[in-house]
Amino acid sequence: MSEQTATLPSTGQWRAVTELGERSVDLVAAHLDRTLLATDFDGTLSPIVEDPMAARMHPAARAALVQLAPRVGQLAVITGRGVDVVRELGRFSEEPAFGQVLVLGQYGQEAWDAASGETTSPPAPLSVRAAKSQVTELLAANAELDFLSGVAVEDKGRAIGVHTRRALDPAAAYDWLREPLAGIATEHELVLEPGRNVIELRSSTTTKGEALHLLAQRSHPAVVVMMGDDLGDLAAFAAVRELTADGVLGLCVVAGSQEQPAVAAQADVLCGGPEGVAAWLAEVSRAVDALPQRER
Ligand SMILES: O=P(O)(O)OC[C@H]1O[C@H](O[C@H]2O[C@H](CO)[C@@H](O)[C@H](O)[C@H]2O)[C@H](O)[C@@H](O)[C@@H]1O
Repeated sequence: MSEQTATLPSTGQWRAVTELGERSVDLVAAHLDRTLLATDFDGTLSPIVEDPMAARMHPAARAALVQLAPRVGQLAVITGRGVDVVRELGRFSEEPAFGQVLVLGQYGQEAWDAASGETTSPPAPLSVRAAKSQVTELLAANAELDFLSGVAVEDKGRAIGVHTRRALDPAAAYDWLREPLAGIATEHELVLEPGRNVIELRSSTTTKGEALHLLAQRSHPAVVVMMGDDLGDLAAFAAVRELTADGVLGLCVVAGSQEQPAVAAQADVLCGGPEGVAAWLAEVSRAVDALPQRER
C-alpha cells in the first residue's frame, strides 16, 4: 500500500490518489452522458450495519444519485446481494429518477432492468440447500464454542452468507469458520467468497469484473467509474484497468474502511466510508450543475 492510501480520509471526506483521481470530478461531469457509473451496495452506498436486512442507502448518496441518474449514460449497481433484496433495501423502484438503473445481483448472476421491469434469475442449484444444512449442523455441533455465538446464516437462494459481525468474538469466529466452510464449499462445488465479516458460499463463478465488462459492452462508455469497498469488488476494479487499456477513462472510487484496508490500494479516489463516496458524488453533481447549459 502506498503512503497515499495508507491513511484513510476522515468519514465523509475524499481524496484523489492518482492524477486521474485529481481530475475525476471534472472528467465525469464533462462526459456524464457517456459515463458508466457502477457501484457496489453494502459498504459503498450503504453504511455497514449489524443486521444485513437493516442496510439502507446513505441519504446523501441517494440525493446525489437522484440528481445524476437521469443524466448519466448508465447507472448500475453490481452487488453480492440478490436483485430483489437490493431493490427493496435501496428503494430503487420508488424513485422515478432511477427509472433506467440496472441492478446486477449475486455477482452478476441475476439482473433487474428498471426500464423494462424485467428480472433475470436462473434457477438456484440444489447444492446450495445441502451446503446450508451442513453449515447449520456445523454451527449446532459447535454450539459450546462461545466465540461462535451470534454467527448468522443469510440464505440468498443461490448462495449463503455466514455472518460473523454479531458473533461474540467476530475475528475468532471468522478465523475458525474459514476451514470448515472451505471444505463444505469444495464438497458442493461452491465458490468461497470472503468479505467484511462474512464468508459466502456461492454457486456461480461469475465475478463483478465480468459483470462490469458486460455493462461496458452494452453501453460503450467513454468513462467507467466503479465504486466499491470489499474484496468482491477487486475483480471489478481490475476490469476498470482492463477497460482503461482499451482506451476508456477508468476510475476506481474506493469506500475505504479499517476492516478491508487492502482495497484502498486500488483507488484513484479514496473516500472515508460511504459518507465520503456520497461527498464525491455530490461534488460531481455540483460540477454538472456548474457547466454551461449546452455542455450538460
Ligand atoms: O456486494 P455488496 O453490495 O457489497 O454486498 C456484499 C455483501 O453485503 C452484505 O453484507 C455486508 O453488509 C452487511 C450490512 O451492512 C453487514 O452486516 C455485513 O457484515 C457485510 O458483510 C450482505 O449481507 C451480503 O449478502 C452481501 O453479499
